[in-house]
Amino acid sequence: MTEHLVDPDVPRDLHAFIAGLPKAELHVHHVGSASPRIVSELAARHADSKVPTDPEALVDYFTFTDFAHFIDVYLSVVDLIRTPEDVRLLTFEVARDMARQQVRYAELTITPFSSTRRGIDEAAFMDAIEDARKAAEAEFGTVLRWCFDIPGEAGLESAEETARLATDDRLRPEGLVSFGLGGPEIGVARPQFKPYFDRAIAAGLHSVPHAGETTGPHTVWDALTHLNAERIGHGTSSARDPKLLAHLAERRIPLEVCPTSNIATRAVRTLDEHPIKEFVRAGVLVTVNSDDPPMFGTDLNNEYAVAARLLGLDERGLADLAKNGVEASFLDAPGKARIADEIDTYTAAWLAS
Ligand SMILES: O=C(O)c1cccc(C(=O)CC[C@H]2O[C@@H](n3cnc4c(=O)[nH]cnc43)[C@H](O)[C@@H]2O)c1
Ligand SMILES: [Zn+2]
Repeated sequence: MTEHLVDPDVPRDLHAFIAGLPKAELHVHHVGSASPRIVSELAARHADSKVPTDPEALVDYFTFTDFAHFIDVYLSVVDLIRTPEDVRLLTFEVARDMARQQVRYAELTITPFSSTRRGIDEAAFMDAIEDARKAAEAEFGTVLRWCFDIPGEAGLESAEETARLATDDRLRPEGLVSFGLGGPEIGVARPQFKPYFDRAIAAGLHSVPHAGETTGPHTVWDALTHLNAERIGHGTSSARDPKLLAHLAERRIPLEVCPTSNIATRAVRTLDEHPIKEFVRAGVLVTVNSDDPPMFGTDLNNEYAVAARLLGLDERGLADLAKNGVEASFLDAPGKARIADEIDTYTAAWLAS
């Protein structure tokens, strides 16, 4: 973790413990994971872009007034990804940044529609992400899997295209495990996407829509009822509905909580007002994730430190949180057991030292 991300309210040795803790990341966007180093390299390749090439200037560029502003900036970075080689570079370098944080497994949300509509050949796109996935696993040991998401605001044309890319046997990449829905929620009702989720689920994919990030608990209910959500992206507003919390807890439907993201997009006013504590108190399976880490000035280790402070966790509590991420993942049982064992071994050695 870089020095500027050290939370002064979390003891130094807990930061060190988090830095070495094996982790799974379940809610993190492909383009949103591009570090200033990667963005400046892509911006330099495509000089007509308005995105700054200077990593220092990117800090200001990545300061958002609200969710709509965030999406505008996000799409300007999407515009930098124009060739299969850009896709491969981004994917491989994102895996490198994950490996540095001891991320053993990540489900990376990719929006293939944004690339294919910008003219990248669909087969070349799939080859680029798969090539990067295999190279990253061989070089860093980090296992990547994909979630293809519909960019909600781009409408049903994007839903159709995403469902096609996710279910066509000639295109569908080996690493694809789930199907999502992202972008703004206001004015983008979840039920209209039911036919596309039905197709993805019939093709064996898991359902993981964003819901309750920028709208109320009814959106989470819609995601459960109409999209058969198995996990909820954010689900922040669930805290306002005790029946919903009880339902999530009883059905073991995990929330992919991304605390710093919720502050950066102004979905929640301050970290101290974040409802993560209410989720835990209600017995919901909480996972902690980074969403769009460099854009929100964070990384997964920092999100664990934030969670430690908000939930009052010690090393054992953090290890349990990391195991929640493994349990809620779409890894197979031996894969889950391997990372969970690694977490236990690491924690026992740390506590014995
Ligand atoms: O690519 C396009 O041309 C396009 C046109 C119209 C709308 C869109 C989008 O809505 C893209 C949104 C895109 O944003 C991603 N994302 C990243 N972080 C978050 C988040 O915290 N909450 C929701 N969405 C997020 C997501 O992957 C969407 O696909 C694109
Ligand atoms: Zn997200």
